[in-house]
Amino acid sequence: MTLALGCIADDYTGASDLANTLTKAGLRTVQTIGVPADDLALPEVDAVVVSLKSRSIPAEEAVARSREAAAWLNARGAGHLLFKVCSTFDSTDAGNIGPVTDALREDAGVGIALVTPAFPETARTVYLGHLFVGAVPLAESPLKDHPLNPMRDSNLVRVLARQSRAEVGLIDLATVAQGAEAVSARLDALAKDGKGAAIADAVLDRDLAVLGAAALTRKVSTGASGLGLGLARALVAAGRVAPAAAQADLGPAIGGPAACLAGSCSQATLGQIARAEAVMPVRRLDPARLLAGEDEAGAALAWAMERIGHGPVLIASSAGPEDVAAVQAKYGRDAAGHAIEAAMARIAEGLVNGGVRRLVVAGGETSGAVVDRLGLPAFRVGPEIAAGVPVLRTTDRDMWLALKSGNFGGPDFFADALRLMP
Ligand SMILES: Nc1ncnc2c1ncn2[C@@H]1O[C@H](COP(=O)(O)OP(=O)(O)O)[C@@H](O)[C@H]1O
Ligand SMILES: O=C(O)[C@H](O)C(=O)COP(=O)(O)O
Repeated sequence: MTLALGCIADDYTGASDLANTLTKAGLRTVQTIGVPADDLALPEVDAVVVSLKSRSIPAEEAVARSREAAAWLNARGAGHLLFKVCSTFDSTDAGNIGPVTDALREDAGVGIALVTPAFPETARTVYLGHLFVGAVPLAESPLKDHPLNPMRDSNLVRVLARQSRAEVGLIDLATVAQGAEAVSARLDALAKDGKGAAIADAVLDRDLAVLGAAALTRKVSTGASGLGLGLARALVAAGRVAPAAAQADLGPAIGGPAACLAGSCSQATLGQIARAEAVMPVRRLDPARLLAGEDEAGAALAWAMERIGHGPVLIASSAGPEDVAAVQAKYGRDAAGHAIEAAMARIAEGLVNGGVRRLVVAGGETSGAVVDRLGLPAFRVGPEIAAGVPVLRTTDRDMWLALKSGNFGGPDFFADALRLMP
């Protein structure tokens, strides 16, 4: 296997988001969970997206795991490495985007890395280094209340600089508009000036193709699925990938019971849960009871097993910012987050042991806990449910999954997903 593109994603929903984007762009793509075992049988593909649960762990751990992934990808001839981060740049000042980018860049002998979370298809745009979510700056968007990575500075040059050993520069939209050579020349100039990373503006889809072509002039880049799209288009345009004709057939229907789990507290997910209440039974976990040691997970699983024979159910821990803040104040942000993720993972295991073969999970960290508990090694990428969210089929057993990024999906996402998981 000689890969055109090797990707290291810092969470599992982001990995499937990127795998979806690359597949749509014509790259034969597989998503793995963690660094694959050497004997893991993988189809012949153009790109592999290695999913790590590294977004909210200590930076030195994130660097070590990302380096392991890079070594596995390089051993399979990866022509370029993309470190996939969130389109809303989810990270804290102690966070990992800077340290991982520095490490991958230095290991590859690259002087500077292009960095952009822009993904216009999902209304993530970057202008003069400032990230916008829809019409509002990042720090005024719901992401300012994220339970683990509250984003309170929209200026990504500042945000990345606070995390990085290297200085950080800017590739502004005026330079991007001049094309890939101008962007590459700007990267050279910034590197000469001692910068190790450069936030690149992008507002329209066409900006992504320019950035992808420029990023390919170096071994390593960092970005969200928008940069993945640009890289894919550049690889096809350069003749380094022959675009796959159509969506690969993911095989026969699986059927059987279905369930949805929501750990994301994003505004989008809260709305989707509310809409789901009209079409399926919904049980809301009580985090206080859970964190006080009550068997909330066992009770929720028993509730679900009584109902899944009649149709899909949804179990959610999700809550609004004030309720999340109250739980975190009492039990601690990380302790609360990890305990709730563990409960969701236990529920998922119980549901699958009880026959569920179609599972929708909302939330990146939540998806990571669930998929790790189920011990799933890899996924093939199926049809897109909503921008950034594909149907996934497991490679080691017959299951459909959808791992929904917290902020993605339309109002009826849960019902939409199940319709595409026959
Ligand atoms: N009611 C709640 N109170 C506090 N934390 C919560 C609650 N529900 C979920 N969480 C935690 O919030 C985090 C949500 O992160 P994640 O699953 O990545 O969602 P998103 O994709 O929206 O970022 C997880 O750590 C989860 O355990
Ligand atoms: O928004 C993105 O780029 C990705 O889909 C992603 O990383 C989402 O992370 P989340 O934790 O699931 O919101």
